[in-house]
Amino acid sequence: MSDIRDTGTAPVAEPIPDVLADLVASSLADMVQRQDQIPQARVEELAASAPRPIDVLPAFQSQGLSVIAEVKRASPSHGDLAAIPDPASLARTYAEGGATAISVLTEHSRFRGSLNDLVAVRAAVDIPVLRKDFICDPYQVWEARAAGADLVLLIVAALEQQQLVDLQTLAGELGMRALVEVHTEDEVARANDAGAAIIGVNNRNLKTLDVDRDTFARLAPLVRNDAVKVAESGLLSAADVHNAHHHGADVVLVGQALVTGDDPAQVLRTFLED
Ligand SMILES: O=P(O)(O)OC[C@@H](O)[C@@H](O)c1c[nH]c2ccccc12
Repeated sequence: MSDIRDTGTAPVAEPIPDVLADLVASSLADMVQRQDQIPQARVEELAASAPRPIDVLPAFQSQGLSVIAEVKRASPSHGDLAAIPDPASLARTYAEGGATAISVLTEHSRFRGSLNDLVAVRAAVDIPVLRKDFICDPYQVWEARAAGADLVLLIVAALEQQQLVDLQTLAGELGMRALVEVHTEDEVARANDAGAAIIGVNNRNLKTLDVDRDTFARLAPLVRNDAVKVAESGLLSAADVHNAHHHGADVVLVGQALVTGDDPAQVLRTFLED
């Protein structure tokens, strides 16, 4: 008996799937559809009449840990997390539990969010609201402001350096702040160079979706001194949150642990206890 297998054809290398690239593409495709309905001039009018932006920076810079609590129905890594039929009511619960700001995922294809969720949350609470999406076009920054956002997420891995700088400048011109997200040393350097005031270290690699909870502790010392440091993703317990704080996080961004818990306000309180 021979155990020689058929090696007649060399294995074809599978392209490494890049989830981030897919998410950016689908976010942009959705944007183009909305742009058809609401042209640039109209979104600018809507932005001008939106609720005035709230500056999140003073609260993030104050003593102690701040939490950004996320409205998240689903994710590419975990599928469905929670139905969240009433994002406004969840946002009120977060605010009562002591959240400093609320993140609303507005991406539809994998996160099941929408700009309507953001509008509803903005109307329900008086704390800052973050538009969490795959933003790479100025139009998305305008629509964030038109929907009432105070902050936008800018993911360094999804942007050229000039785009990052330009989108951050536009957010500032519209009275918003940018949460500039990084996952590698090079990306920290780019966020620092862009002069980002709020830098989030994502423990999750958005290209592969792998989580490494040590990423924040490893990269935090490289973040410019005057920036607010945000630890993002994979923080499931109070111990995880306290550990991030111990390693220098001024802010933690938490989704899954809150939306899947029975009592999000209570979970938040345990995160905020010393
Ligand atoms: O649900 P978690 O593991 O607590 O993670 C929240 C948040 O960090 C995560 O949703 C996130 C961080 N950066 C992103 C960029 C895009 C989409 C989602 C994210």
